[in-house]
Amino acid sequence: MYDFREWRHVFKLDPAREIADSDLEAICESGTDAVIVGGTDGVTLEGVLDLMARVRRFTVPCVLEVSNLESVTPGFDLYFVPSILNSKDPKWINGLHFEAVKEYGDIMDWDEFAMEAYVILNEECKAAKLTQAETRLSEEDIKAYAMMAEKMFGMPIFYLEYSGAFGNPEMVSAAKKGLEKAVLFYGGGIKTKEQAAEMARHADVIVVGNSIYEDIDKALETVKAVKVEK
Ligand SMILES: CC(C)=CCC/C(C)=C/CC/C(C)=C/CC/C(C)=C/CC/C(C)=C/CC/C(C)=C/CC/C(C)=C/COP(=O)(O)OP(=O)(O)O
Ligand SMILES: O=P(O)(O)OC[C@@H](O)CO
Ligand SMILES: [Mg+2]
Repeated sequence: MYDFREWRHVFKLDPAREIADSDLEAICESGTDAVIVGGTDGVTLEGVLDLMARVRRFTVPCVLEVSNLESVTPGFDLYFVPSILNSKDPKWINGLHFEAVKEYGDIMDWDEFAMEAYVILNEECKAAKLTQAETRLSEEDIKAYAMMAEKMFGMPIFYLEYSGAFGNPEMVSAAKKGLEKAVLFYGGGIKTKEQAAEMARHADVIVVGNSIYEDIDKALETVKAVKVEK
């Protein structure tokens, strides 16, 4: 099985957005540790299957970050499932998950499955609005969420999400202070190799998404900024 504990850099492709074959090939062969397929809205089974089939032509690990039940399909190497810890609606913390396990629980390969303790901090992003996230949090709050995720809930991934905006490195550092074994993912607004290097000083794994669709050459530079040539 692929071990996300060894990862430093991942790209996130949005099933609701178009990407040319040439760009997709560059992303998959960039040296990134994995390609995550995920998004907030407009995520359909058709879109997920299209991306999965195209990414599967390359050797890079391919992960589905589940955003709705309708677009879940076999065929991915790993399945990451967000639980939005700072959501005001239990549906996004464990409600949808309960329904999903009732439907899929007996057929899931739990070895391919990892929960992501999400804390969303950009109040302007779609995911914060969709999940009614409480984004006014202190560094102490973030550290407590991280400790709770790992120590109380045993979650293997803690994901600090600024989706669409470059976040506060101090918040990333605060999350890291609350973790011992869980892997800290940071995603949000990384568009340059300098921003990638900065967040990689605090997070275990950095996630680059939107800049793929805005300036792919700069997005590709973020890989070398954190991945030491082997
Ligand atoms: C045989 C078979 C089908 C195998 C698979 C079995 C399997 C793994 C089933 C799933 C079981 C399960 C427990 C599913 C969970 C159910 C579920 C729907 C949970 C809800 C997940 C959740 C909280 C989603 C809401 C938040 C969200 C959408 C987060 C996505 C990450 C994110 C913030 C993306 C950013 O979006 P983006 O599109 O980049 O933003 P812009 O478009 O604005 O740029
Ligand atoms: O799209 P960006 O802002 O790069 O964020 C990446 C990822 O955290 C989105 O879920
Ligand atoms: Mg999207």
